[in-house]
Amino acid sequence: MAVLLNGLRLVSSGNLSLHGIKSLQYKSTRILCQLPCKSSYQGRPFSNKNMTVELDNNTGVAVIQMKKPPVNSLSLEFLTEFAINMEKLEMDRECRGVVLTSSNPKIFSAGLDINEMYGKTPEHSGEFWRAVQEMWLKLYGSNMVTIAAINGSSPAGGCLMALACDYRIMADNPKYAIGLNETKLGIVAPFWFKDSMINVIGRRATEHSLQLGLMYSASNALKIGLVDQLVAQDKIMTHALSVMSEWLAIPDHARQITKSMMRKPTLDRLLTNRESDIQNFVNFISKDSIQKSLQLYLEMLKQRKS
Ligand SMILES: CC/C=C\C/C=C\C/C=C\C=C\CC(=O)SCCNC(=O)CCNC(=O)[C@H](O)C(C)(C)COP(=O)(O)OP(=O)(O)OC[C@H]1O[C@@H](n2cnc3c(N)ncnc32)[C@H](O)[C@@H]1OP(=O)(O)O
Repeated sequence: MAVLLNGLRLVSSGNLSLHGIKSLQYKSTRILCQLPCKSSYQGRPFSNKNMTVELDNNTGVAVIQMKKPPVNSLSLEFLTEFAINMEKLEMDRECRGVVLTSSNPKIFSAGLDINEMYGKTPEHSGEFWRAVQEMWLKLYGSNMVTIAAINGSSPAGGCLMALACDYRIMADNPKYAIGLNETKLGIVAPFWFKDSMINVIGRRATEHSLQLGLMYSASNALKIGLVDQLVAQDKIMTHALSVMSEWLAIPDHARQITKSMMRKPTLDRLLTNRESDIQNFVNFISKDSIQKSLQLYLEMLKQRKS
């Protein structure tokens, strides 16, 4: 966690918290000293297998562009890479904001990689689910301003990533859809997916949305507040950067403490139930009936193509 206080930037390793400033300062200084020097990648794009990360030193804004073909599905490898990149940016003194987007012009992210949930051992499932949790904790708990530039469809886990950001801008294209569609696959969105959605669109709309596994067109997503703005596809990055500059005009410490105040109860709920959530996932996903649903869904996806 990093907080700007009286012009001094304090860094700690945790997510957003409401710790007293003194303990934050103590922790921060220690952890900062243990960190590797960040200037090694400042100002240069660093490319990983599944995403590129480019930090602009002048603005303090990093762009994470997901680029895992064909549809940015969130595999264990992808999620691990994402969490490492978020951690690096979080610890970087120069970085104050992140724009999350996709290199695929039609798909933001297809959500969790279904192959990671089908036919796998309980050990693998547990490891995968921990990585899903980590991605969300890093994004939802980030001290940086986070903006999702949703330049394509974004079902399930893709929608969760967008929900975890501070602001959502979607490309104005009637073909793109976004939502938590888990029930359509015969699975259940966990409580922290549900909480993330409630915090954005409210309880009633979330209940309706989750029970029916609704996917919303861009214009309907705007109507229910699932996204904040629609922008022409070719303007989405320029617009995201302009919105970012408005957010960065607010003093970091005031914005960060406010963000923490709003998000801490939701974060804590997962942090205190992390192991049982993993166990629930493993038990649920290992059931024959759930495996059957996933198998049928994977077959349906393949058939749709032919
Ligand atoms: C009591 C509760 C306790 C515990 C909680 C328990 C369980 C919770 C569990 C899980 C929560 C999961 C959240 C998720 O994210 S599940 C994933 C949901 N995602 C989807 O439904 C998206 C499905 N995909 C699509 O709709 C489309 O593919 C598309 C809109 C993203 C893209 O459409 P296109 O027409 O452009 O591309 P396609 O031809 O359809 O696909 C190309 C290629 O990609 C494969 N694919 C697509 N999506 C996924 C995916 N999510 N995972 C893996 N693979 C995917 C698709 O099969 C094609 O493959 P081939 O080229 O045919 O090999």
